Amino acid sequence: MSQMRLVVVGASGRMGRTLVRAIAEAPDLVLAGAVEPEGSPHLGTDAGVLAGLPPLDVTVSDDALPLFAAAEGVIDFTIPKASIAFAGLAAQARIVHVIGTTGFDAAEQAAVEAAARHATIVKSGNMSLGVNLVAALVKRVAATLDDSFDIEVLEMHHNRKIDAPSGTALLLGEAAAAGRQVALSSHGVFERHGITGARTPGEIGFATLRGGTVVGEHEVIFAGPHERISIGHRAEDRMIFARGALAAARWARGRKPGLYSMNDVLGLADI
Ligand SMILES: NC(=O)C1=CN([C@@H]2O[C@H](COP(=O)(O)OP(=O)(O)OC[C@H]3O[C@@H](n4cnc5c(N)ncnc54)[C@H](OP(=O)(O)O)[C@@H]3O)[C@@H](O)[C@H]2O)C=CC1
Ligand SMILES: O=C(O)C1=N[C@H](C(=O)O)C[C@H](O)C1
Repeated sequence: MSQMRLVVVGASGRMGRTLVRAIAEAPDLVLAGAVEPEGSPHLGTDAGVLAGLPPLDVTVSDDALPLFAAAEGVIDFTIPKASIAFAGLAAQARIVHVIGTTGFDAAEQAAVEAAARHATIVKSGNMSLGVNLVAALVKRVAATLDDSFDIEVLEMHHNRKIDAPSGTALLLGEAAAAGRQVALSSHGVFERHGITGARTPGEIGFATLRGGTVVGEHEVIFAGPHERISIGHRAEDRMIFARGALAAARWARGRKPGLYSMNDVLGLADI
C-alpha cells in the first residue's frame, strides 16, 4: 500500500510539533501539509524545522482546503472552533479526520457528529493505549461496585492547558457512568465550594489541578467503606498521543464515514 499522506493542523502547537516528528519516523506515512491560523508567525516556516528536525520541504500554510484535497487524512489537535471548521473541510475533501482536540460544548459536539455523515472521523479525549485500557477497567469496576463506593476523578496537567476538566477525565467519567448505567450529565459534579452539604450517593466527582509541565495524570478513585481502589495513568511523553492518533489514521483509511472512537481503533469497544 502507498504511503498515507497526512496534514497536521495546529502544526506549531505542543501536539502539532510532536505529530510532525511522529510522522517523520513512520515509513508508511508522509507529511503532506502543515496548517496554522491566519496571522501565525510560523506561516512559511518549514514544518520539520519547526518540530526540531531537518527540513521536510513542507511549509506551514493557512490555506487548509487545497492541502486536504491532496491528502488522505488530517490530524487535528487544536481548539474546538477550529476542529469544527476542519471537520467541514475534511468532509468536503472526503478524507479521514482524527480529532484529539478537547473542550467541546454540546453544540460543537453536534457539529462534529453532523460532519461525520460525510467524513470518517476518529475522535477521542485521549489517544493513548494506556488511558483507553484504564477506561475499560473503570467501566468494569464501576459496574461491579454499588453506590457505597464513591467515584472521584482526579486530573493534573501543565499550566498552559485551557480546558477543564480534561477530555480524558470526561472520558473516564463517562466510562464510570456507563458501568453504573447512569448518565454523566445527571451524575457528574464538576465544582465544590463552600458549604456543599454531604456527598450525594451516586455522584461522580471531578477535581482539576494545573501546574508546571505535567503532560497528563489521571486517577479514578472508588472510595468505599474502609477501603479504596484507585486506577490511574501517567503520561510521560506526548509521543504516546501522537502515535495513537497515527494508528487511528491508519485504521480509518478506507473506512466508511462515521464517528469512531479509540475503542474502535484498539478493539476495546466490547470490553
Ligand atoms: N486526545 C489526546 O490524546 C490529546 C489531546 N490534546 C488536546 O489537543 C489540543 C491541543 O493541545 P496542545 O497541542 O497542547 O495545544 P497548543 O496550544 O500547544 O496547540 C494548539 C495549536 O492549534 C493552533 N490553532 C488554533 N486555531 C487554529 C486554526 N484555526 N487553524 C490552525 N491551527 C490552529 C494553535 O495556533 P496558535 O497558537 O497560533 O493559535 C496552536 O498551534 C487541546 O485541546 C488538548 O487538550 C492534547 C494532548 C493529547
Ligand atoms: O491538553 C493536554 O495537554 C492534554 N489534553 C488531553 C485531555 O484534555 O485529556 C489529553 C492529555 O491528557 C493531554
